[in-house]
Amino acid sequence: MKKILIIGANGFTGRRILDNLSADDACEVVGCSFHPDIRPEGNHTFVRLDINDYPAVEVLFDHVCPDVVVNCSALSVPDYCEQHREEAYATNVAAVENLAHCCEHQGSRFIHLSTDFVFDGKSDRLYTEEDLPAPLNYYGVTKYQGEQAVANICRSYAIARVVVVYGKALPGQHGNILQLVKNRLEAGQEIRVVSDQYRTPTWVADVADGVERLMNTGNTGIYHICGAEHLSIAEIAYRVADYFGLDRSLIRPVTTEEMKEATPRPRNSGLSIGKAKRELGYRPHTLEEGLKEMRLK
Ligand SMILES: NC(=O)C1=CN([C@@H]2O[C@H](COP(=O)(O)OP(=O)(O)OC[C@H]3O[C@@H](n4cnc5c(N)ncnc54)[C@H](OP(=O)(O)O)[C@@H]3O)[C@@H](O)[C@H]2O)C=CC1
Ligand SMILES: Cc1cn([C@H]2C[C@H](O)[C@@H](COP(=O)(O)OP(=O)(O)O[C@H]3O[C@@H](C)C(=O)[C@@H](O)[C@H]3O)O2)c(=O)[nH]c1=O
Repeated sequence: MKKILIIGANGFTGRRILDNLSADDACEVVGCSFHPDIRPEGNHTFVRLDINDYPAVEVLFDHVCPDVVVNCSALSVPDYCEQHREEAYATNVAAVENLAHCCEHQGSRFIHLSTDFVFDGKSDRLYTEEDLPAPLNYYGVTKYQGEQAVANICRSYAIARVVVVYGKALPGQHGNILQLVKNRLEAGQEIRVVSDQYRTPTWVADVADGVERLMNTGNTGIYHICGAEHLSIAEIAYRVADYFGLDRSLIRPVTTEEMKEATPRPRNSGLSIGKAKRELGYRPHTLEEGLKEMRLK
């Protein structure tokens, strides 16, 4: 029986990973998160924990003795990180460093989630794992520093960089831009979307699949786990409108300059999945396949 500890198990990706793995009889799954379990009826155990409380983290590791640790916890809102730098550093860097030490101490494999926001987005092609990060905002800085801590401390690790994760959120979880577009158009409201920020959006189920593949390989290093389609946010919004038969005239494409976002974001942070395809057999779904689950009420 493989013992798996999922940190950030109430989060959008963490819960999907937890649900998928706990359906597998070969896995014993423990989830932990800052707030109480958002869906306690699953086939898992749950521990409430602040990853900044190092003694409590140590007790948890000693109790669970995990074979694999999947870290999906983070302060993941770039605007918040920009304004709360100490807090962002504590959770996205220092606590990750501590988790990496705990994994080394226990002999656990560490799968850590990261982001396309480690890149500056100035490239005219998809980024590979060999490209050098140069984050534009403080969230990206902390995520890059977290990656470096994991790589420096752990012998058995994988860093999964994901991009604009979408799918159906549970009550209590944050949504995503695709869901926001759908909700706004269904309500007959306009939405402004950037036409010059390009991404490779990722269905949340593909993140879970990619993470499972990373758990089951001995490979160490960074892997880009995202969708294969490279689209602007405006193109994504039109695809959502067309898929759900909604009024595309409510979509207002604007430039990043016109959007006046509080936090700088990369223009083109699409990631290449060549390495994950070659080494893991990872094959993501298309955007339309991923959108299917958002039909469900
Ligand atoms: N969503 C996206 O589009 C993208 C996400 N990523 C990365 O993927 C990972 C997962 O993202 P996502 O699922 O969206 O994240 P969420 O924000 O949905 O979830 C993060 C979870 O972390 C938990 N958490 C935060 N602080 C603490 C703490 N101090 N102690 C314990 N738990 C804590 C929260 O717990 P609780 O809910 O219990 O408070 C929350 O459930 C992150 O590393 C993020 O940076 C990268 C690119 C895109
Ligand atoms: C809310 C909103 C966003 N956007 C754009 C901005 C951005 O390019 C994209 C997604 O915006 P969001 O604010 O949802 O998320 P944003 O903070 O840009 O997205 C990031 O989340 C963190 C966790 C990451 O690590 C990144 O990979 C990325 O997915 O959509 C619009 O065009 N219109 C809108 O109304």
